[in-house]
Amino acid sequence: MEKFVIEGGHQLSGSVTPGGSKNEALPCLAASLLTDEEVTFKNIPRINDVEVMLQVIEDLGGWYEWVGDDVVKVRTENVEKSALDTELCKKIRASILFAGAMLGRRGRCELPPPGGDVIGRRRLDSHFLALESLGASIDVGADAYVFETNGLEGTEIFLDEASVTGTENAIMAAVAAKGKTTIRNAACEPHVQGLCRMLVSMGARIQGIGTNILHIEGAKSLWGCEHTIGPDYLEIGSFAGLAAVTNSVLTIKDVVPEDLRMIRLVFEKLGVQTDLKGRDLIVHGDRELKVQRDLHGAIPKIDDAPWPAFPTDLMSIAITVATQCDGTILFFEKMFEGRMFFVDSLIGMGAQIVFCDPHRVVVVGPSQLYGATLESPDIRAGMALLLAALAAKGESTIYNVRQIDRGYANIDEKLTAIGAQFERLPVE
Ligand SMILES: CC(=O)N[C@H]1[C@@H](OP(=O)(O)OP(=O)(O)OC[C@H]2O[C@@H](n3ccc(=O)[nH]c3=O)[C@H](O)[C@@H]2O)O[C@H](CO)[C@@H](O)[C@@H]1O
Ligand SMILES: C=C(OP(=O)(O)O)C(=O)O
Repeated sequence: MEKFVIEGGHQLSGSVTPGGSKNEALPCLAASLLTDEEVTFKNIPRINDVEVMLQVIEDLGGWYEWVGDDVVKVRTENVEKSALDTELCKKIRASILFAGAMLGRRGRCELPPPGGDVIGRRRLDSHFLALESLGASIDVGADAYVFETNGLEGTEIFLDEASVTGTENAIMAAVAAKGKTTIRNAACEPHVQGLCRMLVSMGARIQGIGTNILHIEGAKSLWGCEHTIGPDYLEIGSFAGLAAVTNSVLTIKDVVPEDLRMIRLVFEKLGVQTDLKGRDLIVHGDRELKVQRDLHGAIPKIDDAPWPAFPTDLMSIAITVATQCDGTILFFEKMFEGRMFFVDSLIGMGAQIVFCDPHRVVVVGPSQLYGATLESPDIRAGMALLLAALAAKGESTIYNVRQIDRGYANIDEKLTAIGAQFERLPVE
């Protein structure tokens, strides 16, 4: 167990390069089960969730080797088992991603209920709907879900919601199915696109990548590939928020500008100006941060929704930024029931926030934040509290930093390089 002890109130400067996207790496690792050949992942973040996915693959009979700081090779030709390890699966939400790939590979998967962030109910209904449509039977037991099929068949799927991992499971099963599949109301986040690009480079035929209608022609066998994981736009959004709350100018290197359209628009609403110079994003946190009112002076609103809308995983960061902006703004978290509770910690640090209900808060800024003792409830709220602590006057301690580490590789080095004052210490 570790904690961060942070001395807040310092301006930061310099540049930071985001790591590869966790949410792209996880389904891509599962997809390596769809071929007998070697798959090499580049720019893959060496975080706990990735290590756990690799351990699950190893436990199933697969092989992996880290051949660089962010390069790993995976081979799964010897996978014979179809029951996944309970303890490993409980550690991460993404273990559910093995369902589609294992059905495609082995026709069977025994999957203990997945773990993951505690940010509200995490429904799996869309996964089940999609996999059943493709010809799987699913037995919901007390200790595990058992997915089985005598052969997956292409079909028409209309997802009941644009679930990210639900879509990814459906895609992985569909590329292994016989015939054509159409997935409508598909999620199309950059990480879903990344998975599709990897599968295409393995020989899969997928059309409509980046839209909410995917046409997939099942391929008999897929070959190995080298896949580079895209930069994590959630990490980029987090660093943009960090620049804003610490009045700093930061350059975020090697971004994918098209992935940042809505994120930049939302930051603009909060008065945070950003510029693109080629593939670098410059965040002008040193300029006046003033909430931009809607037409006729109306109080603006920031809400989340599936891509290309504002990502739910950046809501906690945006709320924290708003505490440092001049004006009033409503945040409406539509996707998770538990994500907003962390604002209690911000209120304790001096923020002026009205907690309307589990989905809505009103932030009135700017407020001077003061150092406090904090606990990281989930990856994104943990990062948001780290931002608040770096903005605050005085010292803060954040416990449960394991949660922050889940989503941000090498966070200590990256923050220290731009001047953040903090230490990682063991919890006695
Ligand atoms: C490993 C991974 O990739 N995890 C991400 C993935 O989780 P995950 O795939 O588990 O999340 P889902 O997309 O299934 O759903 C997230 C939440 O949004 C709700 N929902 C979803 C779609 C929709 O059209 N309407 C709606 O209300 C769901 O009911 C659920 O409460 O996507 C989430 C939503 O971007 C992110 O927070 C997670 O970081
Ligand atoms: C909620 C998240 O992750 P997971 O779905 O893996 O719990 C996240 O990345 O913010």
